[in-house]
Amino acid sequence: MTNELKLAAAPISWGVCETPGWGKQLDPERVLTDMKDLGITHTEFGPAGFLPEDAIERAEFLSERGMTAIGGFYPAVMHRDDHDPLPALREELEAYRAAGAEILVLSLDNGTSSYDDKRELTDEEWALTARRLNEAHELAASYGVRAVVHQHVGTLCESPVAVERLINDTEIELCLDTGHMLAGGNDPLAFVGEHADRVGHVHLKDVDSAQATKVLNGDIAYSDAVADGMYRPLGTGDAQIGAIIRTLREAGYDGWYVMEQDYRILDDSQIEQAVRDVQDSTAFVRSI
Ligand SMILES: O=C1C[C@@H](O)[C@H](O)[C@@H](O)C1=O
Repeated sequence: MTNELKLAAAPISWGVCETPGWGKQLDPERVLTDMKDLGITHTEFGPAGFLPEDAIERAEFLSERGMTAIGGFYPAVMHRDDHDPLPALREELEAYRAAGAEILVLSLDNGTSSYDDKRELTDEEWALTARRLNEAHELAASYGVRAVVHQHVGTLCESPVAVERLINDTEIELCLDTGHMLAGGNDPLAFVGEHADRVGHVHLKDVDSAQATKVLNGDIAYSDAVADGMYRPLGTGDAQIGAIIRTLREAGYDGWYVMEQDYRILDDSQIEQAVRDVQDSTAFVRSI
């Protein structure tokens, strides 16, 4: 196991999030420069509006700054029979093709633009979602893109029940987000021990499990817990990042590891701390 780990970054560590009203959104110039300063040359796109919308312009914007896109996070409403997510997905995949991006990270959007609500899909909604996920998987493959599902707090794939259904009833791989797995009540290390073959992409995120338990129990809203620092620099929380990386590598996973410490920057004084945290996380991963 001497091959180098493929390390990338994502704008969420700089507070750039798809949720309206999340907090201060640092501009792409700052975010991409910081990534480059950390020796990172690959990034996820970040939410709509962060980079130029036009696919060609977006790809040029990145390459002029010495960066390459590996793909991005794409929330999609898949469970409603009055809404077909596939036409918009097709457009997104065209942009991926133009940018040479290889990974489409789907999340199961609940339609509320917030991660503070929790619910399971009904059996009927799940049957429709599972069918559409398999279609999305095939559609993406026809563009040369690997579609993966991101289990995520406050989406319709959060809990152990939802993750199990995804594994059993679909063909699609997962974006294993170590922090969201733990925060959603799953055991990320046990998961990779059992299902490393279903991991198609990895988001490395560490989490304070005491804070995460409060979110799970409904004692604090997810967005408030993130603002309170529920996500920690890699290696300083409870997600067992080192053991997870080692297990994945032993199982032959050779895809991307994207560093993500979800940040809500509510005050300018927090910006430099966010940047220091990414520096610490990068150093931690490189030490493994
Ligand atoms: O992969 C991700 C993308 C983010 O924008 C999202 O909010 C975050 O939680 C995440 O894990």
